[in-house]
Amino acid sequence: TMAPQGSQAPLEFGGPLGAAALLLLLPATMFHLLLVARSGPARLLGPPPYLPGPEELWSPRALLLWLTWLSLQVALYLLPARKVAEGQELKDKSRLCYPINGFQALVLTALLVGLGVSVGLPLRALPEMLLPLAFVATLTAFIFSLFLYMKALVAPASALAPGGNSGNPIYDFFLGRELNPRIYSFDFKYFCELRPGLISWVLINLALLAQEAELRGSPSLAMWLVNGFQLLYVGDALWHEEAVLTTMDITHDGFGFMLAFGDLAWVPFTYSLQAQFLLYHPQSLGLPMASVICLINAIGYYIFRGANSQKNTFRKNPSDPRVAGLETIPTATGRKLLVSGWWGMVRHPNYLGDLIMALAWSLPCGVSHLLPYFYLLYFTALLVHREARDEQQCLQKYGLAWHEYCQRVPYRIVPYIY
Ligand SMILES: NC(=O)C1=CN([C@@H]2O[C@H](COP(=O)(O)OP(=O)(O)OC[C@H]3O[C@@H](n4cnc5c(N)ncnc54)[C@H](OP(=O)(O)O)[C@@H]3O)[C@@H](O)[C@H]2O)C=CC1
Ligand SMILES: CC(C)CCC[C@@H](C)[C@H]1CC=C2C3=C(CC[C@@]21C)[C@@]1(C)CC[C@H](O)C[C@@H]1CC3
Repeated sequence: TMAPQGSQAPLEFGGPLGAAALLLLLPATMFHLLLVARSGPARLLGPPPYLPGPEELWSPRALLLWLTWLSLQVALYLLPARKVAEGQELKDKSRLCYPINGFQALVLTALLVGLGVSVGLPLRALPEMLLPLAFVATLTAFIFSLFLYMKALVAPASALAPGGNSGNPIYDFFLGRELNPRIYSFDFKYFCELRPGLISWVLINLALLAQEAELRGSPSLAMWLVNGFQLLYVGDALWHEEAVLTTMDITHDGFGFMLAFGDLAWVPFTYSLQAQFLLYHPQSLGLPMASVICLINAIGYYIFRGANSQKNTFRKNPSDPRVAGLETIPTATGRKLLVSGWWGMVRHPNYLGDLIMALAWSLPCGVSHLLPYFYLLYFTALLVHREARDEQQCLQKYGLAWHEYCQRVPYRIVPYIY
């Protein structure tokens, strides 16, 4: 059967009006941040320093660079993988296969960029191209989402996501209609979720570091920390690429503008905000403060990785000796919920670790400006909203057992606070 319209799933993100607002607000925020980061006052709140004209946004060179980048990442995705993993079971009881070669793509990209730089590729020119690159990435996300929307019109009903099929075109365009859009075995959502965005994020960071070295003789300690912390985060995500197969983005959400724009434009151009800020607003950071910030990042990473690995190990094999001793609650589905270890501390310990790391990424930028703390603020809002969505889905999946879990572990993200 063909795709039905008007599914009864409750509307999220404020319905069609919220989706329409976000459709404009997200790109506007991204351009605001890009413009403000390079301006003298660097005021997060307040008007942008100026409005860029078309000649500043449109550049055929940026288009060419962006398309080359996407093609390179597609080519790396298609290379033989060290492993092919199966995704979660779908509505029709089948499972899709996914190549696990994201970390390999990161390493090969690094080698290619290193090779390019050694033969004169001007990495330092990238910071000057951020505005036209962000423009072309946004344009790509819009066009790509239109394609995805149309593709869903001819997809079978079983291929559609639970949300994103309300019948309202703006809402459905934003949320995404098809769960796992593919052409042959090429999975668009899985490809976009990690590679082009995360890898270009660290590449932009590196270019900002190189530009700082050119301008000031050597990169600042603050720039090194931001680069190091975020590279660790991206490397970790790609190393544990398989874990993305159980996230709600892959198992529940359709692929529409929200994820396409989020993955392709929002991640590289706003997650690199701290490094952008540091290039234009150098900060002096002493070794003692730098050590404290490293410690904060290490604590955050320890919680984040510990919690994610504990859950992944438990879901793969509950009798694995590393998790077999943990206390659990049985659920009607046959799956159990952990109630001790990291998942007995709060219901989303991984979010807590992630937020602590977000703080460590902003602190090297000092406390004179709010701008570098944008990521922390946005990310808190994103995770609070995401946690609420996940709770809703877990309540549906596990019913009474989930209530019991909430009683035994009353806090969501921060112990004794939230
Ligand atoms: N930097 C960024 O922009 C973003 C980062 N992230 C990070 O990505 C990672 C993945 O996050 P996310 O996709 O939200 O999902 P989570 O990894 O938090 O997974 C949630 C799922 O875990 C399972 N679960 C929940 N509680 C328990 C328990 N007590 N015992 C066993 N299983 C449990 C449930 O699924 P089930 O029972 O079906 O297994 C639930 O749906 C996180 O570390 C997050 O911080 C996420 C979004 C954006
Ligand atoms: C632009 C919107 C406000 C929302 C966009 C959301 C996306 C940017 C994020 C949705 C889920 C994400 C995940 C990650 C990055 C950000 C997006 C794509 C990770 C890959 C980050 C690294 C972690 O280790 C895993 C994350 C999975 C979810």
